[in-house]
Amino acid sequence: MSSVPSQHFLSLPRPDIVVGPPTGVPDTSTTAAHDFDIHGRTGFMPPDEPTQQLPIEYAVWECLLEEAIALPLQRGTKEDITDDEVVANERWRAQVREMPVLSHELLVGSEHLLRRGHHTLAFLLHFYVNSLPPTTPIAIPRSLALPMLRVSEDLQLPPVLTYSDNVLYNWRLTEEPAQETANAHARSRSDDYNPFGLVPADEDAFFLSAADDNPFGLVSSDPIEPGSPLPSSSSTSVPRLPTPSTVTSIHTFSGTHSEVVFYLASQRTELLGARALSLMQSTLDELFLSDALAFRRITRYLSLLSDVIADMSGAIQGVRDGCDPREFYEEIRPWFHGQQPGREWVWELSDEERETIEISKDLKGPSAGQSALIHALDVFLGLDNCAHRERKEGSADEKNDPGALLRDMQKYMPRHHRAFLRHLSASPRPLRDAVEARVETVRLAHDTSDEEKKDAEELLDAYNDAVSAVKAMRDAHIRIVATYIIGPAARARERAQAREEGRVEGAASRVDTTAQENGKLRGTGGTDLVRFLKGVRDQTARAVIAGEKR
Ligand code: HEM
Repeated sequence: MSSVPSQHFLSLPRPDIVVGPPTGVPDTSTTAAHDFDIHGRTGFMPPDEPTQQLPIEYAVWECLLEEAIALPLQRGTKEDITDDEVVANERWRAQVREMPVLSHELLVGSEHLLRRGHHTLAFLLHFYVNSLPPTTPIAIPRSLALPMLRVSEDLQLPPVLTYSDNVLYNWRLTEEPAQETANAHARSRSDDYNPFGLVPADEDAFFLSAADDNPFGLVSSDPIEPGSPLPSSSSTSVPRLPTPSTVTSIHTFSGTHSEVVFYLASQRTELLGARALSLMQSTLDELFLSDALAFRRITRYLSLLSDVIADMSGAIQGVRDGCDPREFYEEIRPWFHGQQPGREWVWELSDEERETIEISKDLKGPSAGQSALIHALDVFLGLDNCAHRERKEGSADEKNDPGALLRDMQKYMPRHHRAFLRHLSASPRPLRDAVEARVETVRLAHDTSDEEKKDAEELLDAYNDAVSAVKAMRDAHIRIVATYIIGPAARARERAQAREEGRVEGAASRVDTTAQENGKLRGTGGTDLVRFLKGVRDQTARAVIAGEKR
């Protein structure tokens, strides 16, 4: 699809997209209240295929992107780059410099077109800066700089490649799975989708309202009734929703299957996460009641949530199924680098433009740390007070504080998702406090029945199990980082050293030092990655509520 219909909520004019809503107030500028651009079945991924082509007026952007992929353009840090490749890189960059400076005004008013504009320009930008020889100063030509800055301003996103560009809005549907598989999938999804399929049907206390298919009261563009099965391939009247088995990437930098699998791991995690959002909503609804029955339901939701988190962990580990670690480290990851310390990006603008456009100095590359889904889990479970917490009040070591680094990543999320996290953080009844309070109340009351004691124990266990599931997910993620970054980085260092000592023949060493600072490995999100990831994981582990409370 090239654009959304004019009456679609994303096409409606927005009153003030630059200023945005006040803190803690949902962005109601695109639709009715509670629009966080989250879908009941696809979570933070949109339910419709992202726009795959800009209007014809922007063909030059699309063509140059296709050309960079087809060449393929080579990274400037490639160890054995040939003279021909250097020339081809420069020729492509010359074409970018010679592009007309296009106004982005035809995209304004359409969220989908603006997203596609950001995606296309961000890919061009990263191809441009990361194909430059490593010692060349980085000057971004006005033909690329101006539209990128304008589109970013409208979307309230930084002018750099974000997780939304290469994961959330970088997919299309694959061919329909075989009929039988499609139907089987639809059946299992709709069963999965109703958390109440797992509790006695006649227990009306466990009734799941239609709202459970619509987390946080979102207005959705999905014409499918809540709870109905997904459409089969014979259905032409309703659009197909993306599922973990029917999405693939639109664009990659390297043209490798590994890169598709890398994005797919995140896309699948996001799609599975839609169920987590639904369970969160049901839990928050019950917290309003906070009676004995409500807590029994919450226990049930939390244990289902643990299963969903385990599924998400499986999806993250799915990266091992087809993404080659060497290819990832050497051929894919270098394209993600944003602005590196000591190598500032200079945006070529007129004096007037320079005065009116504010450009952040802090332009980090994309990271799944920008996934609103994992942040939402942290906030919901109250791990943000543990996992996102600053080390010390006024800590001077802010740079290494996992909490501050995670919060910093929220600047790179789509603004509706940021608003959602603010909304969730502002919940008047935080789950963790409620669980602690309930367990304490039951423990201290003189007339507590055995059943109430058992319920309280189960509630505490269910909460702690969900926290442990997040911790296990982070453990698995750290093992992935060891396979895909720490191991290949050590091997690259050994190779470089061997070359310097003349032990190995080969081209002059061009080891990618951009990913390191003071000998520490940096994530594309700019963190001292080992310290950061272990810090977040350990703080998650500390969130388990101690047993003696019982
Ligand atoms: C080859 C696969 C992956 C690698 C090498 C990798 C690497 C990293 C690195 C280095 C960081 C530190 C932040 C930074 O970029 O500076 C990070 C953070 C993070 N990544 Fe990944 N990642 C991978 C896959 C995934 C997937 C599939 C997900 C799920 C959506 C994910 C979720 C996260 C989250 C949530 C964080 C923030 C830290 C946390 O909350 O624990 N990663 N990742």
